[in-house]
Amino acid sequence: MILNLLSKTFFSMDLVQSIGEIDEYKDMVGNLARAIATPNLGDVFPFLTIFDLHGIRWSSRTYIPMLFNIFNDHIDKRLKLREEENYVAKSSNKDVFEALLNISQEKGQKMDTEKIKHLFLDLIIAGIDTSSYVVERAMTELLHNPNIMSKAKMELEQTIGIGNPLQESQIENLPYLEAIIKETLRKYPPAPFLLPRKAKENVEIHGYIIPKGAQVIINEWGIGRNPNIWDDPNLFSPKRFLGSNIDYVKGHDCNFTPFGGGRRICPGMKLATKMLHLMLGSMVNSFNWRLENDMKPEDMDLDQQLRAIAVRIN
Ligand code: HEM
Repeated sequence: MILNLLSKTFFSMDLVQSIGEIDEYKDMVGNLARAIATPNLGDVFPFLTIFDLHGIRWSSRTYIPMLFNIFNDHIDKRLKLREEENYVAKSSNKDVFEALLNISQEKGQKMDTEKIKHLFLDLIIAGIDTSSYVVERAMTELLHNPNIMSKAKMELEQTIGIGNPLQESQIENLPYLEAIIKETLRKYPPAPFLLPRKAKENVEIHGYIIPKGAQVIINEWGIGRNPNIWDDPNLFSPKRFLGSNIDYVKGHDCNFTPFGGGRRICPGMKLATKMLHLMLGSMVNSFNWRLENDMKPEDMDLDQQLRAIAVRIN
C-alpha cells in the first residue's frame, strides 16, 4: 500500500503491479529496504567493509538495477509523451516527476534522468519501511488496547461517518487519530538512532566532552522510553499528546524528534504524516478488526508481527 502511494505520488505508476508482472522482481523492494535498514558493522569498524558481512552490498547490486529497469521504462515513456506536440499533462501525469521536468524545462535545463532515478530510489527506500512499520505498530497497539481502538472509531464515525473514505482535508479534524500516530512514533520510532552526525568542533554537554570529528548517534528510542521525560513510558497512551504542544514538525522538541531535526530533517515528513493518517484512519474506519484464532488482546506478544483479521463493517 505504502509502495503504491509513493510510486503514484512520484511517477503516477502502480509499482506493485509492475513488480508483480515479473516473477523474480517479487519482494525486491522489501529486500532492498531490509538491506538498507540492516545495522552495518562496517560503519563502526570500516576495515570490515570489504567483507560485506550482512550482504548489504550484494543486495544493493542485485536489486537496485531491477528497480532501475522499471524506472527507466516509465521515464522513457514520459519523456516520449512530452515530446508530442501540444503535450498537456493529464491528471494521471501530475506527479513529482512531472513537476521536476517542468522546473528544469522552465530553467532551460535538461533533466538528468540518472539523477532522477537515484532520487526516487532514495525516497522510496527511505519512505517504505519507516511508514509501514508505524502503521503496523499502531494497529498492533490498537488491537492490544480495544478502548483506544473504540475511541478512534468513535472520532472517525462522528467526523467522517462510518465506512466513508478519509479525505486529506479532514485530517485536521481528527486530533485523537493524530495523538495515536504521535504516540506510536514516540514508542516505536522507525529510525531509532536517527542518522549519524559528526561533531564539527569540541563540544561540552553536561560535563562530557564530545571531541571534534566524533560520530554522534542519537538514541531516539531511548529518549521515547525515558521515565524522566515521559510518565509511564512503556504504556501506550495517545491522550498524553492531546492538548499538548509537543510536536515533531520543526524538530525543535528534543524529547520528540522521530523525523530528526536540523538541516537533515526527514524531507518526507509531511508526506509521511498525511499517508499515516489516511491509511490508519481508513483501516480503522472501514473495517472491524479482531485477532486471529480468537486470541485475547491481553495474550498478545507485542514484539511479534501483527496477525489480525479485517472484518467488513457492512
Ligand atoms: C513514518 C515515516 C518516516 C519517519 C519516521 C522518517 C524518519 C526519518 C529520520 C529520523 C531521518 C533522519 C533525519 C535526521 O537524522 O535528522 C530521515 C531521513 C530521510 N527521510 Fe524519512 N522518515 C519517514 C518517511 C519518509 C518518507 C515517506 C520519505 C520519502 C518520501 C522519506 C525520505 C527521507 C530521506 C530522503 C531522508 C534522508 C535526508 C538526508 O539525508 O538529508 N522519509 N527520515
